[in-house]
Amino acid sequence: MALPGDTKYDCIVIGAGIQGSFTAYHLAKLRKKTLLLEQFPLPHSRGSSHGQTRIIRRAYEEHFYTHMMEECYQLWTELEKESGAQLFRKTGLLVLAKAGNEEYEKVCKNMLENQIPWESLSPAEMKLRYPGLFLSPGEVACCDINGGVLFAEKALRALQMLFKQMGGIIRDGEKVMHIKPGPVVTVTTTSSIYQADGLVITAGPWAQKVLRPLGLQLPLKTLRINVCYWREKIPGKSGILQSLPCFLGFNLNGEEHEVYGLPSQEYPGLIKICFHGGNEADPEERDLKAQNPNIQDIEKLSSFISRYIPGLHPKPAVVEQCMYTNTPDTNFILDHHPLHKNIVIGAGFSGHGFKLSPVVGKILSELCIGEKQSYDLKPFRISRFKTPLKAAL
Ligand SMILES: Cc1cc2nc3c(=O)[nH]c(=O)nc-3n(C[C@H](O)[C@H](O)[C@H](O)COP(=O)(O)OP(=O)(O)OC[C@H]3O[C@@H](n4cnc5c(N)ncnc54)[C@H](O)[C@@H]3O)c2cc1C
Ligand SMILES: O=C(O)[C@@H]1CCCCN1
Repeated sequence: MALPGDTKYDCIVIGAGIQGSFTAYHLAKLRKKTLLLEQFPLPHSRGSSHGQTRIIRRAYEEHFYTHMMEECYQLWTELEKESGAQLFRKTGLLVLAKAGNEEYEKVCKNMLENQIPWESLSPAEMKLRYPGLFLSPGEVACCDINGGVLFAEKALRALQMLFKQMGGIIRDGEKVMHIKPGPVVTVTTTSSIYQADGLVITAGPWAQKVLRPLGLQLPLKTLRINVCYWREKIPGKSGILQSLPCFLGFNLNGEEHEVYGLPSQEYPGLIKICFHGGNEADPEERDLKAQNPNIQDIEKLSSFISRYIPGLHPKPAVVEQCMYTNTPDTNFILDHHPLHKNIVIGAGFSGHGFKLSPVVGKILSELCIGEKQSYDLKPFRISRFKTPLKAAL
């Protein structure tokens, strides 16, 4: 095992998911000598950033996310140019809801106030554009015109490639076992010891496990998400495969949780439609059957599909898994460790962090090197929770 002092970095980033990879990329751009550590050999599918697709949208209830998305779109385009890879496909993002739904109203108001290109769609327009999708009377739809799909796996690969080209070092298959805080932080992995002036922890669903020994108990819940893909009953019959864009449904079919979908991409002929929620699970044990599942997500999806998209077979053809790490208010955590200012935390991305990762990475890199913040971080501070520090401290 290498001894401390052998390798000293400006910054170390723990976790090569999308948030850690974007942070490392920004740090390398700022000419910081940066090490990105990942416990699994890359690429892997055990965290939250794997799979081919994610939704990108400005349609948010909160102004601050819509505002952050302006720069995110620019940075995604920049990444496409630098890597030469197509990472975005514009499809529009349909928002569907029961009329009068509070979230829906807020999303529309936000798009209107921020002059985001969007349109409200009448039942007749919906029928014409999206045959195969059946809304009931009293249900409404609007479209965030520039919403669409991000090619997730390709984005991760592009970032890690560019990071290495800029001189960044990635050590995968190395799990961080111990962190010793101090003016210079010492990080011990399963095979080496490293030191740095600053540390960024972006450990996804493992955040609690990494932060607990540092005396920090954040109110995070890790959920196992079933990622479901659905087949048409009669191939080509419903028209849904050709026409369905990304969509987000609030409060449809009596559901308080959202249902969302993306056009066919990963598997020819299959459409991804999922439930924005799941049962609590430890990331190490996510493949074990949930003991007492309190959300019957797949049953709820089957019922949604039978009612709204009856051209699809109501049993999923493929089911995969992914993890959410939720905060109580579903806003991210982007902050310094309360006691160790050179340790920075990015966590709790609550199932909506991918599209925002270009700006999340920028914010975390600024926090790490003590640069002036580009964004107001009030919604993301640890101090919004009551008892983040363990009594032992
Ligand atoms: C099913 C699903 C659908 C989603 N849909 C969308 C969407 O449409 N749009 C959107 O914007 N977002 C979406 N999200 C959310 C988005 O994908 C996540 O917010 C984002 O991927 C979180 O990235 P991360 O880097 O924080 O976590 P991860 O990708 O989990 O990365 C954390 C990394 O840290 C590593 N690590 C942990 N502990 C250690 C250790 N001790 N040593 C070394 N390495 C360690 C892990 O192995 C992992 O690779 C979705 C998420 C899921 C699961
Ligand atoms: O971040 C998003 O846009 C989606 C919304 C639906 C649930 C999964 N994440």
